[in-house]
Amino acid sequence: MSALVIETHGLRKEFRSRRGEMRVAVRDLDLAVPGGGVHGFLGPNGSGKTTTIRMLLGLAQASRGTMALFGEPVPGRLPSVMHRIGAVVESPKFSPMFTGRQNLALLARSIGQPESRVDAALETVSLAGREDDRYKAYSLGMKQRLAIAATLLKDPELLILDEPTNGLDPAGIREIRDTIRELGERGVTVLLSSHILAEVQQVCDSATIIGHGRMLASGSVEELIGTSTTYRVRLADGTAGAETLRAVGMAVRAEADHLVVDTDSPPDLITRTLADRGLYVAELTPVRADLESVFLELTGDSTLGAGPDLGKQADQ
Ligand SMILES: Nc1ncnc2c1ncn2[C@@H]1O[C@H](COP(=O)(O)OP(=O)(O)OP(=O)(O)O)[C@@H](O)[C@H]1O
Repeated sequence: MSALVIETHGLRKEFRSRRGEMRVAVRDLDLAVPGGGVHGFLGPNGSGKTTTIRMLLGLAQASRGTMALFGEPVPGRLPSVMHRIGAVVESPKFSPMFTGRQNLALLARSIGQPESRVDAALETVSLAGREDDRYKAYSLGMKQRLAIAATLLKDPELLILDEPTNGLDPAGIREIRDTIRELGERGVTVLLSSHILAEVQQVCDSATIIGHGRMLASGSVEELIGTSTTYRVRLADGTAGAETLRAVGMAVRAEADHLVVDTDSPPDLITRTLADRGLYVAELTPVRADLESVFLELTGDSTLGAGPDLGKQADQ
């Protein structure tokens, strides 16, 4: 059996528009997701992530190519592996008048899982304490966490989450990311689709980047995006500041009125190192790499999505 949990070869999906034009949503995609940890499926809106996931789960038919989950060819052998997979692709239907716990208990019964799993699932997604509130009173983030809890009832080895933080406020986003990270640490293989570079950077061990339905790069997050952070640092004596930071191994570039510092160290090391020399920081701002710049580096093209010209693109 393959060590890869998800594998696609030459996967392709074409849609025909109402005007009869052919649109290629996924083109010749070779996806390889190893077992264990969180794998980011990173691409801008319209790049083909949802379509790929829907094909893997048997919700859409591939136009061409092959797919395997746990080494079993799908969709043919999907029934034999489905019990090992949890997925949140669309918002699941919960009853608004029932509590979170009642909704999960009902679901557990309907899929033949013991009700004893409900408490553990609620605990994992940090809903313990709010489980007896009605679903309709839940925030969007809590609803999303209940959706993840629902997939955990069958104790899946593979969890597929399609943009799970979409539409959430910062607190909700943090809670979902913590939950995903924890699941990855427990040994669940998580495929996390996202269009947010920082999310993949924070949560994932490895990632595949797609654009225009095609794979652009795949590997560890460190290889793909890097883990160092860039800071913009402003202080009165920039020259002395640059020398001091370079002396402790930080990469420093001097701009007109500030320094650009690249480091794996936490930002307080920058302030402490400078203050030890009597140099005081007036501004310290993290500058995040964004998806656009990574795309630009990978493709020389910053038009990220499928774009209106998708159907007309040369199909190399
Ligand atoms: N049923 C459909 N019929 C026609 N075109 C479709 C259909 N589903 C998806 N597409 C097109 O395929 C392309 C890829 O869409 P997909 O939803 O897979 O992208 P995505 O990366 O998941 O983006 P998003 O995050 O916006 O959902 C888009 O151009 C989309 O308009």
